[in-house]
Amino acid sequence: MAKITLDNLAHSYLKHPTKDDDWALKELNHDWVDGEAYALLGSSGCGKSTLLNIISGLLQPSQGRILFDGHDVTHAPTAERNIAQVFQFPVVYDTMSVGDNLAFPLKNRGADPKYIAERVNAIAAMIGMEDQLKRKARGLTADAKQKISLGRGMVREDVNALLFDEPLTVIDPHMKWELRTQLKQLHHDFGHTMIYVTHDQTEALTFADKVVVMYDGRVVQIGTPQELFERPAHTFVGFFIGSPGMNLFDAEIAGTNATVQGASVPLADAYAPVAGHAQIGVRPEFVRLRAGGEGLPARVLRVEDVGRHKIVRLDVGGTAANAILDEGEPVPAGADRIVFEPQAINVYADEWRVAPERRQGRAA
Ligand SMILES: Nc1ncnc2c1ncn2[C@@H]1O[C@H](COP(=O)(O)OP(=O)(O)OP(=O)(O)O)[C@@H](O)[C@H]1O
Repeated sequence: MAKITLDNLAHSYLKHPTKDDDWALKELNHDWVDGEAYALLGSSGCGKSTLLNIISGLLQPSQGRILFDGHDVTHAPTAERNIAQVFQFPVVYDTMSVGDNLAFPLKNRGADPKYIAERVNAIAAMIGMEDQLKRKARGLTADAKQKISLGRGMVREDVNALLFDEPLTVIDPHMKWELRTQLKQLHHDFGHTMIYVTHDQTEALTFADKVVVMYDGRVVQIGTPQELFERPAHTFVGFFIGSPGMNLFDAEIAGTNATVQGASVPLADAYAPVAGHAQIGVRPEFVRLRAGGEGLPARVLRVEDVGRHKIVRLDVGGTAANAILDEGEPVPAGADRIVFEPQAINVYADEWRVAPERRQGRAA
């Protein structure tokens, strides 16, 4: 396994990029720590595949370097990078048996037959195809073929990194959960450096130690699932992660107080004057409904029962917002105000989170 360093990396598909928008991948410096499992998360077109293809060597970056354990591989072809890749759609050899497909990367490197047999059996068990090792791949469903692709990607233990590009797209929903769990277990057992591209937050949050969130060609936050939930560094992270995402309200910030639509919202910490477009962000889980009294005037539009909790859709002075209530928690009769848990409020200036100037009553 290897540490992967991105050094001033950037990419444009244009020959002569002039403006910010011309860059599919904006300048990025980052170390992918040896042995960690990362998810690369973002909506379609944000640059995930561009970054993954640069790491794998399918694409030469317009700017910057890529290092594996400090060794510059920017211009090294894919074959020399010693990585395993699994793509969105299956890549299998139809005329070979399932077992030979799985064994292929090991045979190619002249591994010992006994080791190959052991490894193929272990991987086949993982993807639930132990009883199909002898059958030809031709005629198998796309789902089964993709499981073979995943298995073949994971069969070698000595790769620098394992790269997955939306590998579960064609997999049946209930098998998706199982394979994701298996991948996580595999990471736990072997400690591969893994990078897993997805636009699905559930996939990212259940698979990864660290999630790298991309937006418009830029990495906007790298953090644990908990950090992304509690302290979204950019409003996009707040919106994209969570279901529904974080509520945002235009605000004026002064010390430990935010003023939203003329109402006072207490903050847990003190903030320096905010330059630019100031907003507060609060996740629906930390919005409470009240009838009268303190709080921000709000109108309940509808209540959606989604199993273990309820989503209350709100209109807050023309801004759409949401609250999440536990299954058994009633919407108070005559609810016309919302209040927030001060600790759960984040402050943003021009979309980026602002760190408090001073923590109130706790260690900084
Ligand atoms: N070969 C190419 N030539 C020109 N532009 C490209 C090329 N490949 C991607 N792009 C553009 O670069 C940007 C980033 O695309 P990229 O495929 O990396 O995004 P993505 O996040 O992987 O999206 P998706 O999930 O849809 O694959 C997009 O604006 C896309 O249109």
